[in-house]
Amino acid sequence: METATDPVCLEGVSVRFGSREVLRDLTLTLQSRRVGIVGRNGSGKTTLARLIAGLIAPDAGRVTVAGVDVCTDRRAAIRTVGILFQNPDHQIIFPTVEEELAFGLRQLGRSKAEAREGARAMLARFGRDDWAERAVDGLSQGQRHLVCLMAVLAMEPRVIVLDEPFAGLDIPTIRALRRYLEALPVTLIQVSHDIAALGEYNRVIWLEGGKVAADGPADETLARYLAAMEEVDDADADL
Ligand SMILES: Nc1ncnc2c1ncn2[C@@H]1O[C@H](COP(=O)(O)OP(=O)(O)OP(=O)(O)O)[C@@H](O)[C@H]1O
Repeated sequence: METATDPVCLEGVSVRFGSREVLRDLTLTLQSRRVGIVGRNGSGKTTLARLIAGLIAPDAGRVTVAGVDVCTDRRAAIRTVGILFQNPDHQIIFPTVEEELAFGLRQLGRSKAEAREGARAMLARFGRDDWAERAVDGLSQGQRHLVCLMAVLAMEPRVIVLDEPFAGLDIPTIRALRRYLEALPVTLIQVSHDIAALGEYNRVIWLEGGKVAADGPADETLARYLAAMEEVDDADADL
């Protein structure tokens, strides 16, 4: 039996970019430990991920995570929800690994010494004590992903949003990162084009044109999504 987790609630949420409505009047409560989001290119998945993390504001409606309005209460939001982007270089700001990990902890109000200690403890947890002084630039793509994951985990969020976190990584690296993530006692919301990766999830949502096209157990939603994609003409690709 699945245990309930901190709810992510969207109430009548719309997002527009210019005149284009990218998410349209979405009302959703996500309360499963593992939620997948699928959909075609441009269907609004990344916009939804960024919205849940409080990185963009809705034009209408409200987004709360564990009761925190993630858009208006940024201080509470950063301790409640973390996000991992597809490209770690869009996330990493600091030249060394320790500085990157300590930054989030400083944002949470920890002293310099506490943040440094927290960063070192996280590195130790992943067996990467020797990375503290290393230049982020000198790490591989997979290693930079791990730095981002450690930076997010150091802040102990209750919900983690993953936006295509494994694209471009080799199979053992994906397996290792996935193993770390699966073991975490947090809610994971994962945007992915990798259908196989979402097969074990508790719930999968299919977004189409900024609205929910299907929502339910992974096998049901994914079967409907795959069947629909078989019908789509190549000329209809969103390029
Ligand atoms: N900052 C922005 N300014 C203008 N338009 C945007 C912006 N961000 C996204 N869009 C548009 O919103 C739509 C949805 O984009 P989004 O990135 O959420 O889709 P997606 O489902 O994640 O796509 P993909 O699978 O290709 O990553 C697209 O048409 C995109 O061009």
